[in-house]
Amino acid sequence: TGDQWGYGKEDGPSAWHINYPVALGNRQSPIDIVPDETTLDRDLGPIFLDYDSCTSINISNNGHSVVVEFVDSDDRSMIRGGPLDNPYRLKQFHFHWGEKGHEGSEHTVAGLGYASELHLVHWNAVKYRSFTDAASAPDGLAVLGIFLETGDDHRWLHLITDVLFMVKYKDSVTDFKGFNPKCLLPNRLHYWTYLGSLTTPPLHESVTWILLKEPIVVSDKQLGMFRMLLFNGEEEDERKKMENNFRPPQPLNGREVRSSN
Ligand SMILES: NS(=O)(=O)c1nnc(N(Cc2cn(-c3ccccc3)nn2)Cc2cn([C@@H]3O[C@H](CO)[C@@H](O)[C@H](O)[C@H]3O)nn2)s1
Ligand SMILES: [Zn+2]
Repeated sequence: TGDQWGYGKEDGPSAWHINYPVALGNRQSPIDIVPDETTLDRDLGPIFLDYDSCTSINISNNGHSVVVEFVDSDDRSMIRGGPLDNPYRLKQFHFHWGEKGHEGSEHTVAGLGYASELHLVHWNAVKYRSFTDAASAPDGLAVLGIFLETGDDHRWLHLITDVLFMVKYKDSVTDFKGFNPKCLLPNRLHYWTYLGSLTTPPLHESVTWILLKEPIVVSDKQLGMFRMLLFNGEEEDERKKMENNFRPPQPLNGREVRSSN
């Protein structure tokens, strides 16, 4: 019962297909983006992010990542435009990262990884009644992916890293209100987009991926705060640092990756 998967040797990405056979499907994520092999699509319009700050609820450690949840019972925090036929509602965002000095993003660009990757998860509330219904539909989810590279301190990321000590252990949660994820966006919203999947079990092939080309910059120190989190719960003896919580790139299987201008 519950989540039996992880990122270790025994329960990691290479074993997920045992309990989640769709892991071997034909539209799995992440992928390696090869810019020269993407299709420039002039019909791809800009994306619009209408994020209203008073919809964040809490921040939690789900044993796989740190997650900020949003009110998704109304249309206050939405993504629209770009490849999307409907507006999609923001449900949560979370991060994937590596260990000190190594890569940690899920998508790679021309074979190169970034230090971390932020995912803002949205669902199609026009066509589906709930996230769970949307999560198993081919056009149910839209995930906005933002790469993080190391450099100077990010001026707003401290709002998240300052509270990570409150969610050190799996299944810990604390209030996190009034956070507007707009402060985590880069300057330009040029993007790549393709049809893929969730990158963690249940790996549903229900995601329209929108990956921003421009990374945001965070410091090594800020990223190091994420590695203070633990995969394990407070009651467990073994302490497992939360790091390398990323799935490696999956076969493209002939999928088209489109590029906005
Ligand atoms: N690397 S990424 O590609 O972006 C993501 N990878 N996984 C993500 N989530 C986890 C997830 C679970 N399910 C799912 C769908 C249908 C049946 C069972 C599980 N789909 N994705 C996103 C996510 C899901 N949730 C859970 O949604 C439930 C239904 O609303 C709710 O009861 C839980 O409390 C909440 O944890 N939260 N986030 S995203
Ligand atoms: Zn993710």
